[in-house]
Amino acid sequence: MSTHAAFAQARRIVVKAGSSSLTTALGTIDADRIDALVDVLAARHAAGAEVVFVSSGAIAAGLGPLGLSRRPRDLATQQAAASVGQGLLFARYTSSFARYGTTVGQVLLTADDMMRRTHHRNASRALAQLLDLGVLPIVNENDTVATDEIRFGDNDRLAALVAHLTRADALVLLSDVDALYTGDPRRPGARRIAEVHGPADLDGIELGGSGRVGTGGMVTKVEAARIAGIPVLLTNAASAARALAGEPVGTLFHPAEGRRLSTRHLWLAHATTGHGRIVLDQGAVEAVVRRRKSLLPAGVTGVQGDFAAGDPVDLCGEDGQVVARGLVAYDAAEIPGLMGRSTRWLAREHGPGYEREIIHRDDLVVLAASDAPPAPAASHASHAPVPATPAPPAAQAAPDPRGTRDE
Ligand SMILES: Nc1ncnc2c1ncn2[C@@H]1O[C@H](COP(=O)(O)OP(=O)(O)O)[C@@H](O)[C@H]1O
Ligand SMILES: N[C@@H](CCC(=O)OP(=O)(O)O)C(=O)O
Repeated sequence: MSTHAAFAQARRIVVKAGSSSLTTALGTIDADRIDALVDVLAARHAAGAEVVFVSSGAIAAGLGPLGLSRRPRDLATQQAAASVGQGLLFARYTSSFARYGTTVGQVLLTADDMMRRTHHRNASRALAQLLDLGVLPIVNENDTVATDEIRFGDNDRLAALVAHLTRADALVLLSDVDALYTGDPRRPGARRIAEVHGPADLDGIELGGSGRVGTGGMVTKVEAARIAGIPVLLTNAASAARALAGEPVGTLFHPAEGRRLSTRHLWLAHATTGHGRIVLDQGAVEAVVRRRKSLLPAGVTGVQGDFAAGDPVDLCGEDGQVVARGLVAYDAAEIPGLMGRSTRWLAREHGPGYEREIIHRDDLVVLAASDAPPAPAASHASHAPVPATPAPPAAQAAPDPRGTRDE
């Protein structure tokens, strides 16, 4: 059982601050609050801990300089604001940390960096090297090149994946609220929740709306705590020093017991959306969900959407219930020609390049009912309904080494 002491003892700690804690209502950098936060992070770094700082605020800090009064809705203006704001933000961090002689390094990540094996290794290596060199990495999403289709959007889940990527011992999420409450604390009657042990502790809690410049509100913070697999503390920036000293502030999320998924599988389950759907017959649902096998062409009965090889896609039964998500090995247009065929037949007819899975088990994650997107209203009307497969307790990846086939 973790306690607040975990945050005082962590040798490697990820601290994330939201836009609202770093910028003013005018869309400019809040230099005083940044300095106060840097005081805390630099002290922990000077005490010998490895600190990774995930900083939001690029878009919010670009609003004022661009004469914008509120966060833009369109992607192009968000990208422009982030481009202006990120530069100003990092310049401010560099000079603020320089007061303590702490060298900082900027790391801008895309969702792709978490997914693609080579990018992932690359990001992991860069962060490890920065930490080895005594640098304090400051991470944000690369908002200037992120697109709506493939982006985190909020930095809470990004922070959880960075904690995974760096094998951190603890994660602190700093927001403009001092804790998770039973409902939005801007409304009367909301009570602080001191500890969350599991999903049951969140029953009946309203996780709604974000603040003026933040995104995701409490939903993404709770999601981040679920992804991280280490003790997570949610509090406000003003309580950062007390949080890192192990004092009982904020809300402490205990990690779930059991095996942690790999970063890629966590990313697949929690940070992607399917670019399309592949419909499985009942045998294939069983093979993928229960026996953790690769998805072979023989078990596919339908395909929806326009995706390319390498994209994340949702796998559903013939009732439309999404049961898993995976990185598909074929373009959507190729799949109708493969459906229902054995890989042996395909290899004989089309060549050895076709003797492969639609989705390899290493690239598959089984989704719990709470992770799965709802079925579209008129989905698969031409197919006879089959009984829904009971959802497993949580997102789970295939446990066995690469190679086993289900044919
Ligand atoms: N149950 C809740 N407990 C605490 N805060 C909540 C809750 N529901 C909604 N909120 C709102 O979530 C906001 C924080 O989310 P967000 O603006 O995304 O923060 P950040 O920019 O720090 O990531 C708070 O300002 C608060 O009003
Ligand atoms: N990467 C974005 C973060 C978006 C955002 O608002 O995140 P958060 O304030 O953490 O909810 C930025 O720097 O503006």
